[in-house]
Amino acid sequence: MAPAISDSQNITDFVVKKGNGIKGLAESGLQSVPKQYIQPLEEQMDMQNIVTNEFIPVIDMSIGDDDDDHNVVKLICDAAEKWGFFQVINHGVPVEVLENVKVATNRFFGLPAEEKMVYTKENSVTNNVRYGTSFVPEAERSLEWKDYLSLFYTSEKEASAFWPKECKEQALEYMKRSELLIRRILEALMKGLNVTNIDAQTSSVLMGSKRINLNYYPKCPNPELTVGVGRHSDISTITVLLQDDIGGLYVRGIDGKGWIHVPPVTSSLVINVGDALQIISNGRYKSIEHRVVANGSKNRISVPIFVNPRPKEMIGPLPELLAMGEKPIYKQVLYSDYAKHFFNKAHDGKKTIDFANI
Ligand SMILES: COc1cc(/C=C/C(=O)SCCNC(=O)CCNC(=O)[C@H](O)C(C)(C)COP(=O)(O)OP(=O)(O)OC[C@H]2O[C@@H](n3cnc4c(N)ncnc43)[C@H](O)[C@@H]2OP(=O)(O)O)ccc1O
Ligand SMILES: O=C(O)CCC(=O)C(=O)O
Ligand SMILES: [Fe+2]
Repeated sequence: MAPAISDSQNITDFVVKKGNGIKGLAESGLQSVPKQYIQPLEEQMDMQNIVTNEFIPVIDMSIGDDDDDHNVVKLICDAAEKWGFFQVINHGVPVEVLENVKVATNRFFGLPAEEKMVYTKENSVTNNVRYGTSFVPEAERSLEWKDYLSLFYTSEKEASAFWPKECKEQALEYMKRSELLIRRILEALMKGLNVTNIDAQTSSVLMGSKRINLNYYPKCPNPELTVGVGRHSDISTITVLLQDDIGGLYVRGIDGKGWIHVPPVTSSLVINVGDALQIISNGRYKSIEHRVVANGSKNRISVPIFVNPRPKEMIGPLPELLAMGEKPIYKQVLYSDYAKHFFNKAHDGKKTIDFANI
């Protein structure tokens, strides 16, 4: 049932506490964005700042590693250094796996509020499964127009027992079928740093844990006033993002000023560098600020897989880079401390990485 939307406290209760999410509010016949969703002017997307003559690279993963002109390793490393973002096609993850996880995402968010409520931070039987809205509502000046389900992978057994049945199989299959691609991209990125021996320790730092998020952005009556996701960089090593065909993801341009759209490309996956890889590579690969705008006419979904260091791992510039004479620009930090720092504040662009500054 629709809340009395003139009452600010009622809206927060309805969306955040009662588990309706922003989806529930958007579907209640709302005519305008409530004031807690109105972003300060400087955070609203200024259409003048959209860059239309620069493009995030699209890399065809089916081309070889040997040909000098079409060397996939070089294309990946160049994109990670220059843009921090690229899309991949012919990546080996079957289209039906991607389609199934999109269907499962819609199925989960289509559940009644009471059924989603059991997965909120307050109610979930495990920290590894969390349904929520916005990013950190307690810490944010303005809320984001987004609901999410966040699933931290520890084991098949744990996922089987605790992940919601509406999406568990499809999310697991998407994770499993992306493993080769993830490995290939990380190996390429290490090759670009002249690190060719990826031992158990390096592997644990590069891909020792994974989190999959299902994001739901309902259509919004005044999209220009709010945001789907505010400016942030991911804290992963790399993120593999599946987006649907709506669009709305923008990436900071290389001059640090404008915003570049990441257009939906059929059957592609978006790959971006996260803070952990920027730190590990001693600043060579860039975790780039990005944001998602709200949409006035369509609902949108996206499904990122965050590939992370194992939480108990210390992260810092790779010893191999220091042995080659590089001066470290980041200190060693415990990755779970880094993640807690990120999750305890509102999105603030690229500021999270200051936590690892020397
Ligand atoms: C949701 O909207 C988002 C998300 C993102 C995400 C971008 C990424 O790059 S996610 C990759 C994250 N990396 C990991 O998950 C690494 C491994 N995980 C860990 O080390 C731990 O899971 C932990 C994150 C440190 C949590 O540790 P734990 O000891 O279990 O402690 P908790 O009490 O559960 O959490 C601590 C603190 O963080 C908040 N939090 C935890 N998980 C989430 C989550 N999935 N979403 C939001 N917030 C989370 C939690 O509320 C706690 O805060 P307190 O206030 O209670 O202290 C990008 C953009 C988005 O919009
Ligand atoms: O929805 C998207 O396209 C991106 C979402 C995002 O940046 C995130 O979940 O970290
Ligand atoms: Fe992100």
